[in-house]
Amino acid sequence: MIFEAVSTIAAAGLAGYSYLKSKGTGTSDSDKIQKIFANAEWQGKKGESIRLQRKQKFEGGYEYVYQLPLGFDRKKIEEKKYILEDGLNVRNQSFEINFSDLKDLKFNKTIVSQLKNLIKTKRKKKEIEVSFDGMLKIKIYDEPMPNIIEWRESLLIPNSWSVPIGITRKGDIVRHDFDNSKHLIVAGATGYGKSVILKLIVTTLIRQQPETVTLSLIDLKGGSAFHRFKDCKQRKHYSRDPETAEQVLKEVQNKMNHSFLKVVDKGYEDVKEAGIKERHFIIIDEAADLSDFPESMKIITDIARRGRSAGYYLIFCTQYPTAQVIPSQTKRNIIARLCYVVDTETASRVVLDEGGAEQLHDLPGRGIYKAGPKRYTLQSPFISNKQIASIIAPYIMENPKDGGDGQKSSETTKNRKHSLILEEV
Ligand SMILES: Nc1ncnc2c1ncn2[C@@H]1O[C@H](COP(=O)(O)OP(=O)(O)OP(=O)(O)O)[C@@H](O)[C@H]1O
Repeated sequence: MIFEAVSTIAAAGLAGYSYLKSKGTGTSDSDKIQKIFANAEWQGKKGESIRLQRKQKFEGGYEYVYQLPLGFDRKKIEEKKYILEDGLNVRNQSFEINFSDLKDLKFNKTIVSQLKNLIKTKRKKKEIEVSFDGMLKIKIYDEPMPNIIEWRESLLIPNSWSVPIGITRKGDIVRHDFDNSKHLIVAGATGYGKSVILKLIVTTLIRQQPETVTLSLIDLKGGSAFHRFKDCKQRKHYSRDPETAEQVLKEVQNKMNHSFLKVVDKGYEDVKEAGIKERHFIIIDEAADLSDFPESMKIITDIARRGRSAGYYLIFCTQYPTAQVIPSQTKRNIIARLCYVVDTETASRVVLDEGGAEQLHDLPGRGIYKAGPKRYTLQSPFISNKQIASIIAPYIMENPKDGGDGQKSSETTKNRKHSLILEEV
């Protein structure tokens, strides 16, 4: 049985609604776009409006391409994209409910709230992406991306160095394969999922390669991201402040030099070709805290440059994507980038070499992954601390080396200027 539930409740926010209502809602998305532009007074200097050049279907939605009036300030749209999105979601809503949706309903006194929940789930919100390349391009997607994707065991590929970092709108799993694109930059504004993805990566590596992975964890956010891994047998170094981080980096560089010579002197291109199974990951959460430590930054650049052959892979994470924090030499050697929501197009460009991350949906875990010509908008899986604890439990040592601290306990924090020091309880 299929029946149609019709609701006149606008799914949009009030902002978009008010930009539509003065002229009535249009019937098609292109009508709506024109009306929203007119009502928001997004026009040229003499009141000229945008002109639709073409509308084209792509898998998952439609793209509208407009010619902008001369002298049009595109910042107006970039800063207020929500008006467009809200306006496009003002509509009489129509959606299908079928048998499989109804079979779980319980016919008791909660039936009304169950139905309300069902309708809420079924009501789809259109998502849009806006870009400019001389023309204004508005992509309207048929289906919203899920707000949360729970981590699950089936995302893993045992014995590989490939880590799941997101799911695309089409449902494809995007993986970062460290044996192909060795290093990774992770960036994004505060609270958009950087630490969660780092924890997911570390957990995945321990799970998939428990005997061959070595971890040097530099957690300059005071330990909130990595402290749970400090007693794992795979953990080699653990540092929570820039001074000990520098020591750690020096030790890692020494070891890397040995490994590098072993591989290169024997004529191999990298550890994979040399048949060496071990890989060493240097993971830095909040690399901005090292930007005033030139020696550390030099070593990071060296790891980014030579580590690929030696099996020393760098994950460089920051919430301050500026040219000072991500030096161009480091960036040049790290092709793969994962960028969550950032504040400005400039920040997006520093990370991805293009805008776009400032336009992402305002959701934790929503990001853009770019590795050479590959580029995906994705939602990263969410792994809970409880899931992490149960996965790493078999690898926790009762008497960890260096008491599990991995650093001198009296290290000062005087040079840490970007981060709060927080201990997670
Ligand atoms: N992939 C995700 N899916 C859904 N929710 C997420 C995801 N990642 C993070 N979150 C939510 O966002 C919160 C903040 O995430 P996280 O601590 O990773 O942010 P962050 O970018 O590291 O922030 P900061 O730079 O301030 O430390 C998490 O506690 C969680 O509730």
